[in-house]
This record gives sequence, C-alpha cells and structure tokens, in this order.
Amino acid sequence: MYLTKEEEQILNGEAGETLRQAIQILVSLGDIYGADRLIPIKSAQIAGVSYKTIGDAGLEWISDLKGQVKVPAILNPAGMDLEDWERLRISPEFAEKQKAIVQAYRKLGIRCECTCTPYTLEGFSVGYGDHLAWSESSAISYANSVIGARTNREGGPSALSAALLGKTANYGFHLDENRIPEISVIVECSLKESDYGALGYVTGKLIGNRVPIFQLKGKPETDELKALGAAMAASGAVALYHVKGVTPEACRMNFGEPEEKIIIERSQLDEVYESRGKNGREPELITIGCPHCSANELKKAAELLKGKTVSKETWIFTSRELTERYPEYIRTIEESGAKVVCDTCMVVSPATNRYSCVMVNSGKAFAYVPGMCGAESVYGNMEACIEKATAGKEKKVGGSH
Ligand SMILES: C[C@@](O)(CCOP(=O)(O)O)CC(=O)O
Ligand code: SF4
Repeated sequence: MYLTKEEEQILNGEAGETLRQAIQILVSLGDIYGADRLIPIKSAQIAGVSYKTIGDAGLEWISDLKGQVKVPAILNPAGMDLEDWERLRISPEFAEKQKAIVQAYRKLGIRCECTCTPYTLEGFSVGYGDHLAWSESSAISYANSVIGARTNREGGPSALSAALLGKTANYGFHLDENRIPEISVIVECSLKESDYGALGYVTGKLIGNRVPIFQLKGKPETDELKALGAAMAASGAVALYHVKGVTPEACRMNFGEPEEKIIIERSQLDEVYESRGKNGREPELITIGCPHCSANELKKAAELLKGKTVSKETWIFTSRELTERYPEYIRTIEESGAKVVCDTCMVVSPATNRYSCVMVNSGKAFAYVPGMCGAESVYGNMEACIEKATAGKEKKVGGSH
C-alpha cells in the first residue's frame, strides 16, 4: 500500500506510540484487503463502549492512548444511562468502570453522546458519497444504504484508529465496484413497520454478507429502512443494501439485474412473529428502540402510551439529544411508568440479563438478546409491545392531561 512521506514517519513512530499503533492497524487491514492508499474520512463512529462488551482489557487499551481525534468522532451506546444509571439498577462497580471508559474516550476528543443513530443528531452531518469509519453495524448499514455514504464494517479499534488519523484504508465499500448489488430480493407481500425488521431478520440469514437489492411493493419510511438494515446486519453481515426506486444509489446508478434472486413470502415473516424461545415464556420486559428511537418513533410510543399505565417493566431507548428536543413525548411516555433511557440499549446494558424473556419490536434485538443477554426474545410491532406492556391495567380515567 502506498504511504505518503508523513504517513511513513507516523508508521516509524515519529509522531508517538498512539499514532504508530493506529496507522499500523489501518495499514495491516489495508494490506489484507488490497487497499492502494489511505483516504481522508469525514467522521468516525466508535463501537466498543459498554463495559459489558469490552471489559477491563478494553478499558486498559483505551486509557493508554494519547492525543486527539482529527475528525468528528462519536461513541456507540454504553452499558448504562450515564446520567441516571441507578434507574435500571446497574451496580456501582459496573458504573465506575463504565464512567472510566467514557472518560478515556472523552480525553481523546470524542463526543460522548452514546448513540447508534448519530445521523439524527444536529451537528453530526453525513452526506452522500462521504467516506466514513463507522463501527456499529446498524449505523454502518444506514450510512451506506440510506444516506449513500461509504464505510466498511469497522471494528471499534480500527474506527478509533481512523478517528485519530483522520483517514482509513481505501478498500471494500469505499470503492464503486464493491457497492454493486449481488442478489435480488423480491418481496411478494406488502409491508409495514416491524415487518421490515422481520424481513431483515429473514433475509440476513439467507444472504450472509452479500449486497442485496430489494424489490418492494411499497415505499418504506426511513425508520423502516433503519429497522431493515439493522436486522440484516445482525442475523447476517449485510453492510450495504439497495431498494429499487428508494435508496440513493439505486436511484442514481444504473445497476444491472443481479443473476441470483430470492423471493420472500409473507409466511416467512409470520414465522418471526410467531416464534417462541424453546421454553415459550411470557415476556417480563418490553424494550423498544433498537436502533435508538427516532423522533417519529418516540411520538408513536407516546401516542400509544398516553393515558395508560404499564404493568410490566418497559424501556424505550433513544439518544439524549432527542429527549431534549422532544420533552413532551418523554413526559407522556414516562407518565405511563415506562422508562425512556439514554446512552445505552437492551443489548449492551447488563440490566437486561436479569430477565428471562424480553419482547422487542426490532429484528436486530430479536436476534441478539438471546446470545448477548441470555434471555428469550419475542417479536411484535410497537402496538403489540405496548399492548403487552399495559395488559391488565385499567385505563386512567380522563387520560393524563
Ligand atoms: C450489538 C451492537 O449493536 C452493539 C454492541 O457492540 P459494542 O458494545 O458497541 O461493541 C454491535 C453491532 O452490531 O455492531
Ligand atoms: S440499540 Fe440495537 S442497534 Fe443500537 S447499539 Fe444497541 S443493539 Fe446496536
């Protein structure tokens, strides 16, 4: 791989140990994947924040790094709400470690709003054709597919290295030729809301890491695309997808028809809704917001919960910025007894591990909760989740206001 004189000097350690390690990681990846050079990036999104997933070894590695990031960089969800960690009964020991991790990232100049939907934040813009180094799989999928930006599926360390250098290795999804659809996915039924998460869950299992182009009957909303991509990246390893007539590259590029095609039928999606864990338990916990809820999703949850009281523990995850922008939705949701939780999620928080069955409206959470939280997962749309959350409780007389 070609390196500039300055990059050679960094690799020789002339700019310090942190940058030497960072460029070494990028050069090694570049050599493995045949990159010709390093290219500048617009931003980095850094996964590997929760103490639950990175442990003491991760904390130690990050704490040893020195310097400042060269491009806007932001963190993925941590293991707890950083301002109100006691709410989900996180232990003080965990909280101490988690705060130390976030502090170590903050020292490097990284923004510590911990979210997997940074593209909804004001002041963290990302546009068509931008080169990025992002590492949370749903954010990667959204950036590549819905925005038309370009990022590989970075790991936490490579995204952090890219942030410190302001560059990444030029291979994979940074190159036009790797963004061409490899398989058509023809969906024969019409879809709405959580059907997209179910579709992503089913499709990801079938296509692995290939680039699909969907032919859909209707036009999905951005939240539906977010759910589709997140689920496909979890049950499979899809980092980029196209939807005919919808996503930006499918509209601008003249992609030919891939040779291979699969057809998805309604019955395959129904199986996701109907599937029960091996013990067929009743959900004890209801969680919404994987990926983090958008403003529209918060609005919908507020509408569904207005004037009701939850009878089961109910957690709704979003970014702190959105809770500040939409306090009225948060108030309505919390008046029901449901909790709006920031900086974390049902998958990376240790709090979920206390439950044995969790209901979700996310194909991604449905895929990950069993393995990462040791609980069965049950799938339903947001309405079904709220119905389950409020089952058995009388409506408050006259509603909340
Ligand atoms: C499950 C996931 O969304 C979050 C957990 O990863 P981490 O703790 O940020 O490394 C990771 C991913 O899918 O990229
Ligand atoms: S909410 Fe879902 S998409 Fe976001 S970090 Fe957690 S598991 Fe990943």
